[in-house]
Amino acid sequence: MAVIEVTQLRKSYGGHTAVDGIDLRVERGEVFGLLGPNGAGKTTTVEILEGHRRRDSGTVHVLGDDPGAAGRRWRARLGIVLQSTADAPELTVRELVRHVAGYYPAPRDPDAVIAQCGLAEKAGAKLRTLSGGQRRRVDVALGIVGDPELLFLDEPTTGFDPEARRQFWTLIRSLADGGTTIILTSHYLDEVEALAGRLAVLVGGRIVAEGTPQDIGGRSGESTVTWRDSDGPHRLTTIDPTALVASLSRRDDPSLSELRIERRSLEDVYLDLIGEAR
Ligand SMILES: Nc1ncnc2c1ncn2[C@@H]1O[C@H](COP(=O)(O)OP(=O)(O)OP(=O)(O)O)[C@@H](O)[C@H]1O
Repeated sequence: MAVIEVTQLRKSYGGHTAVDGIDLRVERGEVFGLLGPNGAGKTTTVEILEGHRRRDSGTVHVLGDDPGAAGRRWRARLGIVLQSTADAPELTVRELVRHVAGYYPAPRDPDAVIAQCGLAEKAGAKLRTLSGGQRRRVDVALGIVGDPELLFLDEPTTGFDPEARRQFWTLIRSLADGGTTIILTSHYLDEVEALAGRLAVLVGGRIVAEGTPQDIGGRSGESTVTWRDSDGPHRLTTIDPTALVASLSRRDDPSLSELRIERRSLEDVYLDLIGEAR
């Protein structure tokens, strides 16, 4: 059975439709990316899945239960890393992680989690003395200490330095390899590309594209070919760059220069998608 099954999910605030008929299915151990511009409906969707917001209509099953009606035992199977921290400035990292571990029936070892999140050296430090990126790592530690079956990560690496991001990616991959299902909301396209097996792009409360990063990023396998000749600079997007380059070279034009082929990134395709859908 799928970990998440959603059909025709809808939610409006007053007259404004935030989620407009979404279908989703996520299997155990998947890292599923949710992308979309500000206001697309990502948080609303995720909060409905977490049981923190009520839906207007549609069916939602998360770990076999309806989040709108599920209880504490169900909740203990989820891990949530929110965009902002609940602050406890005078506690140390270790105290807070141990405290939160106490809420779960079968938590992971707090010290191991602290180490996995790259915080071993800061375990005895008070939260108020941490940098922004270190606090964010604490958020991640709190999200995984309960050994969740399903982990929601909302912009998890905001404020991380590049090394911390790479460490975090390794951690996420190892959690997914261990069978944890992960819903990743991120504005960093490279992060989604690196981690997510599948992703959905949400615009205006609707899914406008869904598939693997390769399906979406390499959709149609388009490349952009740029070059310069006596008429000036040129730029063409094509599914067959080799044929274009061959035809350019057949012209035998001595002014031809700066010929370049760029494969379109997930980010290029994403920007087109959200532009088209608006
Ligand atoms: N509690 C609320 N009351 C009224 N409108 C809301 C509420 N929460 C969200 N909205 C509106 O619903 C739409 C979707 O918001 P949501 O927070 O789900 O977007 P998002 O994709 O998570 O955006 P972001 O990337 O900025 O976090 C927005 O237009 C937002 O203004």
